[in-house]
Amino acid sequence: MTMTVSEAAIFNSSPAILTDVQETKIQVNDLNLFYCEKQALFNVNLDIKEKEVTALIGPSGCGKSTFLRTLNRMNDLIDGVRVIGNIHIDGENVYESNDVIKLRTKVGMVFQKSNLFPMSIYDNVAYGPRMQGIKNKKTLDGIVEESLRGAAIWDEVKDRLKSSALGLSGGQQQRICIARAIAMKPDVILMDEPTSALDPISTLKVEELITQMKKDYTIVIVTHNMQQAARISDKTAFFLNGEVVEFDDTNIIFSTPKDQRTEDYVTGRFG
Ligand SMILES: Nc1ncnc2c1ncn2[C@@H]1O[C@H](COP(=O)(O)OP(=O)(O)OP(=O)(O)O)[C@@H](O)[C@H]1O
Repeated sequence: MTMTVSEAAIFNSSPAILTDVQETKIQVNDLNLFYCEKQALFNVNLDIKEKEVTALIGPSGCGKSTFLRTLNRMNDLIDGVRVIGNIHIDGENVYESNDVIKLRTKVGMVFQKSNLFPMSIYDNVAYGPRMQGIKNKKTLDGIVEESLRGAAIWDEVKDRLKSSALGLSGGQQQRICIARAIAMKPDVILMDEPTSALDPISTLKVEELITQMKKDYTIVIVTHNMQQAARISDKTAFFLNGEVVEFDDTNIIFSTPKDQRTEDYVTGRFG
């Protein structure tokens, strides 16, 4: 098909067309999760596309973090959790695998608050690769630099790699956490409210970073910030009481949602 320049511009400016060509990275089918007797997720079905940003929104306690944690089996660490249903990543059933370490290498995670270790910037980023058995200094130097560049913080810290990571600002620490996730060479990065503790300028930097990162990674992010979801995500899932009420292109969720409850939430009528 030959397109004129203006047709190409229209094509390129339409995320709805572009996103439909992305491959499915994570397929979630009829997922239910119980904390002992209490059911927290109800029949969740989602198709998360490769190299897109998928935002999970919804009021407090609706199950966003619980759902996020099912994707790399972080809920396994909580007593009494029972998961029914299927999650396939690259076609592999996450809950049938015996190798949870491999899963968590492939599916990295960044938390709400920086959880850096009280050690140098370098050692924080090199920690995971060292745990994987990489000892060669040159190799580690390369991974640390590449990861810090990938997290858009290399220029800010390259002259102080041996200083404590805890001496950095909150926004910088959060980008070091992202570098630490990148150092494990994941395919997918899960982010649980990564900017909720940050000031507006640091938030913007992390948002810009997420937008850049989606060329290399599939990103799933929980956020309470509607503008953030609208700014950075391709797809949005609206959760309510443990169910996905609506899942669609972000521009549809925020402009012409199909469900009244979604509209009420995104326009600030509740939550
Ligand atoms: N470890 C746990 N044990 C028991 N119940 C839990 C546990 N973690 C979460 N829950 C419950 O599961 C439900 C979903 O919680 P979850 O933290 O996933 O919601 P959320 O949408 O991420 O909330 P928030 O936006 O406030 O972080 C809530 O009712 C919560 O109380």
